[in-house]
Amino acid sequence: MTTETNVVSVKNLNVHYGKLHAVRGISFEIPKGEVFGFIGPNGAGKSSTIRVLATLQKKFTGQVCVNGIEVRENPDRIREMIGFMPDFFGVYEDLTAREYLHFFAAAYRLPKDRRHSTVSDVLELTDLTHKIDSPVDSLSRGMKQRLALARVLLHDPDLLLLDEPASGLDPRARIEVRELLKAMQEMGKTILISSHILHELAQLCTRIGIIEAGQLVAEGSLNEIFQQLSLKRVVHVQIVKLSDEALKEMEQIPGIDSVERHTDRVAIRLREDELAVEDLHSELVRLGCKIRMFQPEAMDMETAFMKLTEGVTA
Ligand SMILES: Nc1ncnc2c1ncn2[C@@H]1O[C@H](COP(=O)(O)OP(=O)(O)OP(=O)(O)O)[C@@H](O)[C@H]1O
Repeated sequence: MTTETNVVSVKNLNVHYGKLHAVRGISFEIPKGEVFGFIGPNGAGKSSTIRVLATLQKKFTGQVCVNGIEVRENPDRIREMIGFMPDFFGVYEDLTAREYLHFFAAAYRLPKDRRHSTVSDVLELTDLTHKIDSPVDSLSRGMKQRLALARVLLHDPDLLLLDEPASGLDPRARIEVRELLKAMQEMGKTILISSHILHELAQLCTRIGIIEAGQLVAEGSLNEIFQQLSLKRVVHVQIVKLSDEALKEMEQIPGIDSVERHTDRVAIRLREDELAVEDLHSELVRLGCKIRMFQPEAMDMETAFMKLTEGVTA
């Protein structure tokens, strides 16, 4: 992938807070138009990384570029290209939605004659047109979140940096935010979105990076991550009258990592890139095993995440 097609390029990023090494050599790239999900437990270093990209974290080492421009070299230019939504944000509760957006449109230096139509457009996109004259204070949490998303779209940035945009929302509001993010993706925006809840992002993201204690422990498309993780797939099998010889032969099958004998079953650990689950079944039949139960361990994304991160934080 060449640098020009990558909207985000992060190489060997390190962030220290005093003695705390919060981000430890993270590298990743986000090609144009992709939705990159940054997933990790609390304190893993997601916000710190996002704040570097948003030009707000001045102390860091490594190379961090947006559209080929180094964050450190030209933060003003970077700010024109990004829309940043922090995990905690104030919404100036005394203002109406209209006043709030006009305030930011002015801050982004949008020409006066374009502000009215731009504010109408972002309100329509976020389905808040009917709330234009409501005080921000009176909006539900989901609406406030949508208003914050409307705000980051005002200056039509290439890259959206969204830190936990769905946190604290009820399921319905989460779905609304997800739909909105899909619409933003269709508009061609490149999106970096963080969450500590994996399934929240799984349906939306084209790529995922799993961060644990300041390090990226897995990165790729959902399929790639599945493949990486399914290397550790365990299949539980009950075999009628399993002999020691059959057990030994089983251990020799290429692609089987280990076989653990339990009182009622064996747990076979597979390298799935070498031996598919269905082929394991055929191999066992070939060995003459009479199979009473054959149960591959479910590997949903949540399990995958838990296996990868094991709940470790910085
Ligand atoms: N300004 C700061 N000063 C000192 N320590 C900080 C600061 N900001 C973050 N940290 C610490 O750095 C580590 C990483 O924090 P960060 O906010 O980047 O993680 P996170 O993955 O975004 O977590 P969360 O989901 O809780 O926001 C944590 O241990 C946190 O306490």
